[in-house]
Amino acid sequence: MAASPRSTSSTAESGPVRPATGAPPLVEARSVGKRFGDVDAVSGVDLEVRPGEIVGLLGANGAGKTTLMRCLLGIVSPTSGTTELFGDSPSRRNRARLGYVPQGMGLYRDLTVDENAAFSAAAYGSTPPDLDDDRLIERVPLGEQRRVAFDIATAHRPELLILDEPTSGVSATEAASLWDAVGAQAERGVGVLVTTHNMSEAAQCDRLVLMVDGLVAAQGSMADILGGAQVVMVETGDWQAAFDRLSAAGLPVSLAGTTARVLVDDEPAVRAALGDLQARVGSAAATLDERMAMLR
Ligand SMILES: Nc1ncnc2c1ncn2[C@@H]1O[C@H](COP(=O)(O)OP(=O)(O)OP(=O)(O)O)[C@@H](O)[C@H]1O
Repeated sequence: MAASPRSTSSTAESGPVRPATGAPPLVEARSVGKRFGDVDAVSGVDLEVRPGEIVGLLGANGAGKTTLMRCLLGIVSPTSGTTELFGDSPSRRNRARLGYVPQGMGLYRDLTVDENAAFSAAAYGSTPPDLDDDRLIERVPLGEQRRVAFDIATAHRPELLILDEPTSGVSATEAASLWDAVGAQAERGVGVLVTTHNMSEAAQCDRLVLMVDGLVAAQGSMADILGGAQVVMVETGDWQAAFDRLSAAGLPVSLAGTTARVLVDDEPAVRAALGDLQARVGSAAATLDERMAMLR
């Protein structure tokens, strides 16, 4: 899939300039916190999405992304802070101006594609999309289900889209096609908040927000998120011994093939842990997953 950043401007011929940075936010969180028992799922998060921008919400499993989305939607009440949808408290009325695709897609498995579309259109008081598909959802492959969920969520022409891992479990081709559709929505001026674990998808967002343990740990462009972070790479014929020695020294290490990648920007510490083991040691730019792990 292409990993090029999306265009953020366009000419008079090609439509409105996006993202519309001067426009008021479609959705906004101010110091939002959500606690479940003794778990702070979300802590003091500020976030906003404006018309025409694609904001990527990143973070490891359990970082608080879904909980934050549910707070923004008004599905759960924040324990602290405030949220606004279209400049007002989240309500049934202003939720009709957005499209939401939860991780589980929210489709009825025992209804057909067309029946799901009709059900959703009735809820929004809009015309059902012409999907012309009488297969039961449970018979539709996951990749197609995700596309159906997206098409249904956009059928009433929402101004804001909230997509929770829209490409989880789908093929690279299906994911690319879905991202084309997301891009087309943004070109029309729709604001998009989307979670992803995929680096090339993150690269297609206009702005990224990285959550770690309920907090916003970094935000901005991919370069801002990566922050120039470096890891140490270790190449050796005896990768098992290298792995054992690095682990024994308490260094966070993972294997990429037979190359060990140590998630610290500290070559001397790595050389010390390897001791007399013959190895080539050097630095490399951290990947997004490594950066997330380093921020934990
Ligand atoms: N209803 C709930 N009751 C109790 N704890 C919850 C509830 N919902 C979420 N949590 C906890 O809040 C934290 C954040 O979960 P959340 O699902 O928001 O993370 P996430 O970043 O969306 O993860 P994933 O990428 O796996 O979807 C986790 O520790 C989770 O166990």
